[in-house]
Amino acid sequence: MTGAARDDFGFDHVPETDQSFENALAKARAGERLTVADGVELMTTGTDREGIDPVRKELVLEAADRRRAEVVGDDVTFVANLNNNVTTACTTGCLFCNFKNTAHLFEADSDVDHGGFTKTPEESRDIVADAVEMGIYEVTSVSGLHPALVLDEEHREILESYDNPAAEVNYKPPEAYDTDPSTYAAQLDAMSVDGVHVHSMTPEEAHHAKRGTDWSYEAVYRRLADAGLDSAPGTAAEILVPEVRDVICPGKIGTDEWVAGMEGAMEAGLDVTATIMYGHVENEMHRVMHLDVVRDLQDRYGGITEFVPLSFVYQNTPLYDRGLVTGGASDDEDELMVAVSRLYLDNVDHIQSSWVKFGNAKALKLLNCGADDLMGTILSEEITKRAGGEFGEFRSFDEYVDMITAIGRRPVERSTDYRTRRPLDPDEGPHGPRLGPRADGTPMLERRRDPATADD
Ligand SMILES: C[S@@+](CC[C@H](N)C(=O)[O-])C[C@H]1O[C@@H](n2cnc3c(N)ncnc32)[C@H](O)[C@@H]1O
Ligand SMILES: Nc1c(NC[C@H](O)[C@H](O)[C@H](O)CO)[nH]c(=O)[nH]c1=O
Ligand SMILES: N[C@@H](Cc1ccc(O)cc1)C(=O)O
Ligand code: SF4
Repeated sequence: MTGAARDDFGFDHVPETDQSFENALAKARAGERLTVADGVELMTTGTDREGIDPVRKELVLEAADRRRAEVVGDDVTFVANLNNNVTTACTTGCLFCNFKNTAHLFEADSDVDHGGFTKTPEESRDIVADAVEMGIYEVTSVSGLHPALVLDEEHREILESYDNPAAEVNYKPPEAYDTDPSTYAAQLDAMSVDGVHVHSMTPEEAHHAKRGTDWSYEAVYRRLADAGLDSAPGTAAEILVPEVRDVICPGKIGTDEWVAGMEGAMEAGLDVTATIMYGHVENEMHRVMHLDVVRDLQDRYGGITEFVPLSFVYQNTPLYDRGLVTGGASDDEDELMVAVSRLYLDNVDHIQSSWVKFGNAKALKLLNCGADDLMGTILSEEITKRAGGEFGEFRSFDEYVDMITAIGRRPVERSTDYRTRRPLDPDEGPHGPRLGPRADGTPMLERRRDPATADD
């Protein structure tokens, strides 16, 4: 069970079905497409029993592990990447999030120490350039919805033409703030150092980048791609069921808008990822309804490269402070979430196990429950850390090779889109990235940029 007193929320959707666990398991084993009822039976290990049945759970995990082996084999992939988030200033106020700081604290006339940050494009460029020198080839960038952040100067002009931009379109000019984040286009351009793959602009951020205009998501993502964007993270998904969003993120875009944003990104030719953030107030029916939205989207567009189950980190969040939850997902729930994702999403090849969210031991265990990807080196982490997560901000290639070989699988360095893959030989260390523009196999931390030769 999660820490939430779930029935306190009076949800319309509850984990009840007219399917049996045995039938659902038989369908999963046979590779048949699952219904929502099947998924709920597997996720709950049977709605006919209270709690998780340990024997049934093992049967679900085994079916998912077998499916993983059939679909992608025994390789475990990971990427050499950097997280560079531009700003923590946000006006949305999601109750599960402690990444953001209230945007008005960043105003030039505020003297409250908010503990957050806003980077200029020049600062972003320097941070990415240092990491490229260390061998990375992907930068992941997700940010708060800063009122001065706009798509580009044309977007700024439109927002400034409103009578009361702050109230009507959540816009305030950069002069109002202590640091000017400039535009999304300028940030993406700055982060595109040496052709590094820029993974950024969630549907929530794309919505912010089109506020006050009648531009389509496709048009916005095309402009972002022209500025340097290569693929988009499908975070902001949380739980794609309105009654759950009403509780945990009433200020956020709705389910339909998230889907429209993802469609726009794929129409613009970009790959996307999809996520679920679970283990808070939602129940197993909501989780499977979410999987159904993702599977349907993938049937229609086919551009989702991976699905990422993000286990809710509860410690420092408003949901926990206010007593709406008393904890996060249990180990059983994490395992079943990954396994049912693998079995339900028969059209998504890769399921990611996040060491940031789970720590090493559980992240490895989840590679035997249906997951096949172990995320990236990231070098810096703000979202989970600020929420109270304690699993660090970096994994080296040597740690990756040791961990993956320890569970009898083959470590493979991959590109963001999984199209380029390089297996690593455990006997030939030390290990470092080779796919990056400046990568030559040297371990990442040994290659910090020497400022004296930075412009070579
Ligand atoms: C922090 S937001 C940044 C990007 C943008 N503001 C947005 O909402 O899409 C990115 C994602 O981090 C995840 N996240 C935030 N707080 C979390 C928490 N406490 N535990 C787990 N995931 C969290 C959510 O899935 C959220 O959509
Ligand atoms: N799962 C988490 C990720 N995943 C993203 C990957 O690291 C990477 O960007 C990938 O190549 C996309 O395909 N990133 C985080 O910062 N935190 C996570 O929990
Ligand atoms: N950075 C997000 C997670 C994330 C980013 C990009 C992805 O493609 C997937 C997940 C977090 O830590 O929660
Ligand atoms: S999840 Fe994103 S939109 Fe919501 S408060 Fe956090 S940073 Fe802002």
